[in-house]
Amino acid sequence: MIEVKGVSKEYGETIAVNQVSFDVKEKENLVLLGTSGCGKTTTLKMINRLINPDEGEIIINGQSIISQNTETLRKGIGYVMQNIGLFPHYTIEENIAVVPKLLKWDKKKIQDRVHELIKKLHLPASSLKLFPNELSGGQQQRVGLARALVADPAVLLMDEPFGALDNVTRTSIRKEFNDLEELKRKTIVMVTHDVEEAFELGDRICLMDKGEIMQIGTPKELLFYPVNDFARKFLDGQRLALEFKVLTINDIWENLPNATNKTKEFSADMSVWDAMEKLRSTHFADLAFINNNKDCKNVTFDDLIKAFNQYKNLGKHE
Ligand SMILES: Nc1ncnc2c1ncn2[C@@H]1O[C@H](COP(=O)(O)OP(=O)(O)OP(=O)(O)O)[C@@H](O)[C@H]1O
Repeated sequence: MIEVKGVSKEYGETIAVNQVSFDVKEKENLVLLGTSGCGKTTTLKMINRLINPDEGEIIINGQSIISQNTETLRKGIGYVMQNIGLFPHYTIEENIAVVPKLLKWDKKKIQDRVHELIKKLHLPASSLKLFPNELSGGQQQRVGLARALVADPAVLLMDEPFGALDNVTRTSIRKEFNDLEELKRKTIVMVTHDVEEAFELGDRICLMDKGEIMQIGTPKELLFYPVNDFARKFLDGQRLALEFKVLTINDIWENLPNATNKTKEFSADMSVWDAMEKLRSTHFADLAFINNNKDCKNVTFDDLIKAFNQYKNLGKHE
């Protein structure tokens, strides 16, 4: 779907992006992760030609982006800006309707789509006539997302989409984001410096440092198969929590006791972390899990920890 091939960008002495190459598959969410100044935003902005590379090529759906008219290209790519970037003198409705107006949709179609989106994004209808500064940060963030989604583009670029929010709001919006059907149909490239966010939302993560890619892989690959010291150290502070979140009951299946009762069955796709959360919040002594072969396991909190440690000690990931 998106192919980035040997792309570089320099600003005077600064090499912002150096020979970066990656592919994004259709309907995949690729997260660009790295510390401040490592070239994430520059890379993202080259995909919709807000920045032109000095070298290299970017291809979307088999067509080089420089062979396309910039306006046509951008109409097919939703863009969620860093720091939200709503127009302060436009109402919320006007902010969301910017692209449909450019596309010359009729009034009724715009109105229907705007209403559909604010419902999906849990914004009150009364907010439509308000201005951005009359909304909370979380609500503004949702408007930014609605604006990017309104014309149903196949590609979505998101630059720190939750960056302006406090931690609590950030976590809850992220959960909603993960559940939003409309986003599941999109090919997404997202920038963040937040490791937890990258692991929660990314199908694959592209870890960058000083304008270069250090590693691209699934969250599991980055955690268990770091390719260099940088990749290893980058995750060290959060490694244990990430491991609990990335491993599923399926991964540790053979280390868990067999079922004695089959009530309260959950899917074995659940992460070990979520299973621990469920046990804690429901106060059930155990949970029953079922896998694709319809085998069943009964699992207590202690079983989870034991099976998780066994998985790691046995080097099951190697
Ligand atoms: N317009 C510009 N002029 C000069 N230098 C720039 C410009 N844009 C970016 N840079 C430099 O290029 C490098 C990469 O910047 P970029 O914004 O891509 O990083 P980033 O990883 O997105 O950082 P952040 O997370 O802080 O936004 C930085 O050293 C930055 O200072």
